[in-house]
Amino acid sequence: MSALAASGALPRASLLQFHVTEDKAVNLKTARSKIEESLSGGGGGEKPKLLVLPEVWNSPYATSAFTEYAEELPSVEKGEDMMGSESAKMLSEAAKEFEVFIVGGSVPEREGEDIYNTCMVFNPAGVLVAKHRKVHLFDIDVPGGISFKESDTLTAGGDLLTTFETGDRLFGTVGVGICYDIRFPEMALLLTKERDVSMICLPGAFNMTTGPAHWELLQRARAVDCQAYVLTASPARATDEMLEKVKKEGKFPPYTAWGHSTAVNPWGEVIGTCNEGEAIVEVEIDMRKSKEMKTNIPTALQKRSDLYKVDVEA
Ligand SMILES: NC(=O)CC(=O)C(=O)O
Repeated sequence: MSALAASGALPRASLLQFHVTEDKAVNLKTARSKIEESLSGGGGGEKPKLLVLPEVWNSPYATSAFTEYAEELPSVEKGEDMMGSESAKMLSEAAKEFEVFIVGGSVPEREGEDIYNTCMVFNPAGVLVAKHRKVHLFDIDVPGGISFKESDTLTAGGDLLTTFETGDRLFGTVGVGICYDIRFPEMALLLTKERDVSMICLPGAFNMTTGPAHWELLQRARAVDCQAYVLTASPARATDEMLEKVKKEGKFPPYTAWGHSTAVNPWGEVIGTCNEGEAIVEVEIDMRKSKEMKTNIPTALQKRSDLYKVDVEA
C-alpha cells in the first residue's frame, strides 16, 4: 500500500500555467522549473501525483511557427527512445525524477510531411504511456473577434480516444483531449462510454473572444456530461510588454491566451482556477465522486440507444 493510501489522503493534481515565448530553450527551462515548483511542497502536505501543462508550451501558438518548432516525438509502442526530442526528454526525465504523472501539454510534432498538435503523457517511471494528436483542428472565423486556421499547417489526429491508467488509488482511467476537442461532446461521451474515465485532462489555449464566453462553460458541461473531473491548463496571457515585443519582431502573429487554467469536479463545480498570469492550481481529486455520480444519476444506462447513438468505429 502506498504511503498516500495508508494516510487516507486524497491524491492531488496541479495545473501549470506559465508564459510561452518565441525562445524554445527558455520555454523548456520555464516548463521544467514550473514542474519542480509545483512539487516543491513546502506545506508538508502530499505532493501532487499528476501535473497538466498548457497547450503548445514550447512554441508560439501560431500556425506559421509550428513547422519550425516541431520535433519528432517518441511513440508509445517504441518505448523509451525519445527520438531526440528535447521536449519529450525533459518531460520524461522530470516525471521519473519527481515520480509523477505528467500530462505534457502539447507541442508541435513532425512525422514525415505532417505536423500535429500533440500531447504526450509520462508515468512516474518516465515512460510514455499515451500520446494524443489534437483530433479537431481549431479553424474558426468570428468576425470582429478571432480568425485562426490550424489546418493551414497542422494535420488532425486520427485516434479519437486517448486514455491512460493511474490506478484506483489515484485517478482511475484518465482521458486526454486538446483544447478545441472540448467543443465536441461526442468525443467526451465516448471517453466515458468506451473507457469509463474518471477524469479528462485538456491542455488548452482559448483566447480573448471565446475564453470569457465558453472556457469554463465547456469544462463544466463536459464534467457533467461525463460525470468526471475535467482539468485544463492554459499558457499564461502575454503581458503588454511581451505582446509589443512579438509585434515589433513581426516573426509570428501574436496570440492572446485567456489563461484561467481550471479544474471542475463531476458535479460541475469549479474546484480550482486562476486568472491570466502565471499560476499553479493544485486540487484534490476524489475519484469516488465520479463513481457516485454515475450511480446516483445513471445517465449512461438511461440513454435511448434505440432512438440515437453515440458510437465509435472499431
Ligand atoms: N485554441 C483552440 O484550440 C480552441 C479555442 O480557442 C476555442 O475553441 O475557442
